[in-house]
Amino acid sequence: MSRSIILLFGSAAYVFFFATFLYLIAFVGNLPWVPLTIDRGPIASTGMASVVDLLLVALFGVQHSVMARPGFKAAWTKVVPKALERSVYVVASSLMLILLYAFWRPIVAPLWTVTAPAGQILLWALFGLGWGIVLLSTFLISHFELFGLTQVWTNWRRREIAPMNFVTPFLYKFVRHPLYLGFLIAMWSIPAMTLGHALFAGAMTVYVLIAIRYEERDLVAQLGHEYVDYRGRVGMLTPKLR
Ligand SMILES: C[S@@+](CC[C@H](N)C(=O)[O-])C[C@H]1O[C@@H](n2cnc3c(N)ncnc32)[C@H](O)[C@@H]1O
Repeated sequence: MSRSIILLFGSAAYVFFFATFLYLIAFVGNLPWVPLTIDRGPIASTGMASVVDLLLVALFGVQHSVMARPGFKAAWTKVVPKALERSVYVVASSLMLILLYAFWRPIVAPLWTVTAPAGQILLWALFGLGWGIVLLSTFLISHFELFGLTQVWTNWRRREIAPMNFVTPFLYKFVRHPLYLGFLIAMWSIPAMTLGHALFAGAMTVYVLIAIRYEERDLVAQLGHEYVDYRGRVGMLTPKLR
């Protein structure tokens, strides 16, 4: 495949991912600017909606985790160019999210509703903070590498693609998984929590805990003592008390 086509695909994949990510914020926040959200869309019976919704989260989780494993990547890069591996992953994850947006069935029974203005402001602030932490964490690790742009650009310049560096700047000094933490904060910080939203947040929380297990297993295999020491010093999702 020509280097220019790889670069074009990688750039398009990045834009596609970013649009899907922005939609995710509106979807989870039940914001008015998009047609389908976690609490707005075709209604099914609670039983049917729960099954469909859990299946959609499971599909996303399986795709996201399986395609991130070193064994899968090794086999996959015999089929797709190595420079495109991350971009294809990003496109596949975005497609899974679009599938979730399209087929999600809201369950609008309220679980809690915060009406006090101070409470609403606090929860929306946490919602924004959560997404801010997610985005900031991607930049702390290496935003453009995480979403495949560095790889297609390096390939276009005929340079060798290096594996991602292990780094622990700023938030990574307090918790090992700030990106996932930000995601969890955003999922749960909602003034009007419905049963459907709680199902989504609960299923995603379980997924994050499973994803961390696999991610850390790979990091230990890759980095050995360096990661084991880091894990001893720094908490997973909450800072360790000294
Ligand atoms: C979606 S990111 C999530 C990173 C981290 N789990 C978090 O929540 O902030 C997943 C990728 O980041 C990599 N990663 C995790 N911790 C890292 C670190 N401290 N430095 C560089 N890469 C890291 C993993 O190997 C994986 O490829």
